[in-house]
Amino acid sequence: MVCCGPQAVAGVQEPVAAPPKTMAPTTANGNVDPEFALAPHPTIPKPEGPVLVVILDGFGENEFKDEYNAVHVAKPPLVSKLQGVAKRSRTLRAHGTAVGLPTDADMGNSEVGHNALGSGQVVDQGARLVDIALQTGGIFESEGWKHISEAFEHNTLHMIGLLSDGGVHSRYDQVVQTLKGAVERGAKRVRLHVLTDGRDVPDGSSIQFVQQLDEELAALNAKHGVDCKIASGGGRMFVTMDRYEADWDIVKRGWHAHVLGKAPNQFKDAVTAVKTLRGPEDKKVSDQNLAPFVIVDEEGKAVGPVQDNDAVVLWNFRADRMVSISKALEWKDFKVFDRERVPENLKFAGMMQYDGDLGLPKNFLVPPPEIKKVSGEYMVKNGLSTFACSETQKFGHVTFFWNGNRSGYFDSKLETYLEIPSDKVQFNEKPDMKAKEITDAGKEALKSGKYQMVRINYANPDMVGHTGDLNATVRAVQTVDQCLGELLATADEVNARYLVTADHGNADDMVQRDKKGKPLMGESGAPLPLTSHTLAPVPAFVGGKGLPDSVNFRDDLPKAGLANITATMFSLLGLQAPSHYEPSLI
Ligand SMILES: O=C(O)[C@@H](CO)OP(=O)(O)O
Ligand SMILES: [Mn+2]
Ligand SMILES: [Mn+2]
Repeated sequence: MVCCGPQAVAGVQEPVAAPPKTMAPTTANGNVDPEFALAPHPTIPKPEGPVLVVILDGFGENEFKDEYNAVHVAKPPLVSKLQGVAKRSRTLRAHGTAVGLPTDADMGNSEVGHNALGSGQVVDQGARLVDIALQTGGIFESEGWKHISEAFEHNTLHMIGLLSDGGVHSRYDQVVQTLKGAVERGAKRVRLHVLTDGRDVPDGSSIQFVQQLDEELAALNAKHGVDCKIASGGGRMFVTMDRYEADWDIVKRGWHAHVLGKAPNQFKDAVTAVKTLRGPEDKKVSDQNLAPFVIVDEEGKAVGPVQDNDAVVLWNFRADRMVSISKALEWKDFKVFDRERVPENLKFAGMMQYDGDLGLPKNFLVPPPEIKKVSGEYMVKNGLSTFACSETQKFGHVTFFWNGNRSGYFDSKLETYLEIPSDKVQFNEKPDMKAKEITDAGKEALKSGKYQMVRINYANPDMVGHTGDLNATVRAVQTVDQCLGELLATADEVNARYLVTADHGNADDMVQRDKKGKPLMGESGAPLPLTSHTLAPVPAFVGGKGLPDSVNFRDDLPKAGLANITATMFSLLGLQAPSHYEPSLI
């Protein structure tokens, strides 16, 4: 168990130990800053015990209640019981415009979900901000663009990112528009380094995305007389896109393939690379986990290592899985692994700035969402203490995303962030993950009497759901249900009030379906697994011994979404939420 203190904020800390960081201290004389002071709730009294907030990551309430819905199959006894409590159970919208995404066809995800849960506000998220910047042309006027365009005439522009139309971390059409924008503005030589998905889109779809991109590049080369090629790649969960420093080897493989032009697998073209690395039909490697590869020329030389004076753009808009690779590309004194060769005078930019506190990367093409006055800041400025805990895979979700993509503490004296290290396995092999350890930590925090709020994220329904393994996901749901039961029992011992919800669906549908919802079968007759999140709403429950019987969900907010949770949390604390927050559900 990694404990407490700012040093525990993995993935967001310089490798060199930094002094504790306090982003927004309470006023020196101990009075509450009037701008942040919260009035007592008019009807709900202050609680005697703590408020427990639990996020069941990837636990949706899906309309398809059949053998492919792992939540339905698991029949979780506690959640089923909570669902039966009149006026204290409801669902919330967790996808599309309800969480700041471009359209209601966009599934929810952890970044936008936790941003909404922690900030009480619906703001335009990265996907939408990039759409707008491309529509207006603002992206091509940005300082970040000016920076990279210095390499257009005489050097190479490298573009690295997730290649799919999943819309969680990136979108194919945005990549193509950015690439065309570069060529139309003078880029002569472009190298693309593609990370295959199969997690936000069906497994196996990467071949089509790579084929489509190759065709796009051939057309651009013919039309403009330029030299654009795919240069390297690999599966997103094995190459480059690590998060929260869960496994730096993932980033190192990416550095080797994209920057150094070195990988154990070399191919003449990317379609052959993906087809070959997926392996034979009976033991296919999923797109998410493909080995790293580089594309080589007739002489066997890598076609696109990053050289001195080149430009690099990371095209993902979402932050968590771009922070580590950004550190490797930007930090001069980076020491986590031996980079072997560091290109000099690199013009590096992110699609967005991924960490505002670290100013990382320094250059970016589109300003990130502005998520201001989040609940964490109100908590500390009203002298309220918080314990937040998850395992590595979701640790930044309940801290960094919750706090509006801020990597430090608001006030380290009032906040404890505890990270339980995740296993380094594919999570269907260990579907219990670290739920037990998280539960123990949560129970201890509840009993300690030190915290007004205890905030927990259980990773299982999401992380196991992403493997597409139905049986393992059923087990994941059962584990979390049992752990939640233990946590709520302890909550009752200390007279707590609880709020249980989720950030988006995932485990609630494990099969691809046709437009009418009919499960799709593959050529072998087996169901085609769904590895992505879903569009399902998520459950919300309030209760606990400390909650007066008279406090129930309102019935006048049928369309409420995740952002309504934040004000609800303040209501449970006996406080009136800030007026710019979405209204409280109770
Ligand atoms: O694993 C991830 O990066 C995403 C899916 O792309 O999942 P989540 O939003 O739940 O973190
Ligand atoms: Mn999630
Ligand atoms: Mn997920």
